[in-house]
Amino acid sequence: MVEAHIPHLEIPIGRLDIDQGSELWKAFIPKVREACERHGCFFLKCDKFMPMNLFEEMFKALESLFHLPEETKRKYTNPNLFHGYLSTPLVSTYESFGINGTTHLDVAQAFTNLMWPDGNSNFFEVLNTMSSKMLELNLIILKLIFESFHMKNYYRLHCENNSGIFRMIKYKVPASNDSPIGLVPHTDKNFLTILCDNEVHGLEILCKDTIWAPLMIPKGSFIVFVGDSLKAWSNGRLHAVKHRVMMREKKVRYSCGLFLTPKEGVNVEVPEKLVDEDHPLLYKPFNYSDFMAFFASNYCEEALQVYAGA
Ligand SMILES: O=C(O)CCC(=O)C(=O)O
Ligand SMILES: [Fe+2]
Repeated sequence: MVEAHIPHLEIPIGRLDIDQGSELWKAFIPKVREACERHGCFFLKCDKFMPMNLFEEMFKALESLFHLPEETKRKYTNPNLFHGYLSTPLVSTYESFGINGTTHLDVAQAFTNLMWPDGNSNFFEVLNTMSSKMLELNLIILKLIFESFHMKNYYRLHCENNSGIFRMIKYKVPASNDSPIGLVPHTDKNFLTILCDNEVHGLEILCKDTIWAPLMIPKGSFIVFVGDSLKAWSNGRLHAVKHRVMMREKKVRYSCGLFLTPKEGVNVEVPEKLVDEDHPLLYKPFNYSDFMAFFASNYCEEALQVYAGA
C-alpha cells in the first residue's frame, strides 16, 4: 500500500489572534487553498499553539472515558442527529461521543459530572481546553479559506458564535475473523473537520477515485478535511475527499475531531460570484439540518449530489 502524499502545512505563528493580516498569514492562505482544491485535506502542525502534552493528556482522558461501564456511557444522550453516545452493532469496533458546546465551561462540566458524578477535574480541563483550541484552529482555517475567495463576510455569516461538534472516538481491535472496517467510506457533511489520533493508524483516503491510501497523521499534528457543505458553497472548487478507517494494527485507536457545521438557520448557498459560464451552478441552496436528516434516512456515498445537485 502506498501512503497518500498530501501537504504538511504549519501555522505560521504561535498566537492565532494576532496580526492575521501579516505577511506570514498572507503567504499561508494560497497553500491552504491549493491543498483544499487538490487534495481536500492536509496535515496541520502548530506546535506553539498545541503543546505535545495536551495531545498526550487528551488520549489518556479518552482511555478513561471509554473505559467507563456501558450503562454510564449510555447516560449521555443528545437529540441532535449523530450526537450523543453512539455504538452500533453494524460496526462493532466503533463507539463515539458527539457533543456540541464543550468549549463552554458549563457544558464541559455537565458532561464530566454525568460521566463521573464524583467529579474528574483532569478530564473536564482537557476536554474544554482541547476542544476550544481545536475550534479556534478550525475557525482560523475556515476564515483563511473564505479570504482566499476574497469573501471574508461569509466568515461572519457562517462562523461567528458557532462552536461545532466535538467527537471523541474509540476503535476496538477487531476479532481476527472480523472485517477490519472501523468507519465506512464517507465524505464529511459539515464545513471543515480537524482531527487527531493516538498514532494508531487506520485512516485512509480515496485517491484518484480508485486507490485507498493510508494517512499517517504525524505526532502532534492534525488532519484537516474539507466537508460537503464547503465543497457545495465553493461550487465544487474545493474537494471533499472520501475517507474511511481500517483497523489493521492490533491496537486500540482513539481519535478526536472538531467538526464545524453550518450555523442553524443559515442556508448553504453558492455565492453569485462563484457562478459563471465556466462554473455553472452545481448545487442548490440547502439547510444543513435537512441535509443531515436526508443523509440519516438515505445513506449513500454521494449524498450531496443526490440531495443538492443542481
Ligand atoms: O477517526 C478517524 O480517524 C476518522 C473519523 C471520521 O472520519 C469522522 O468521524 O468523520
Ligand atoms: Fe470523516
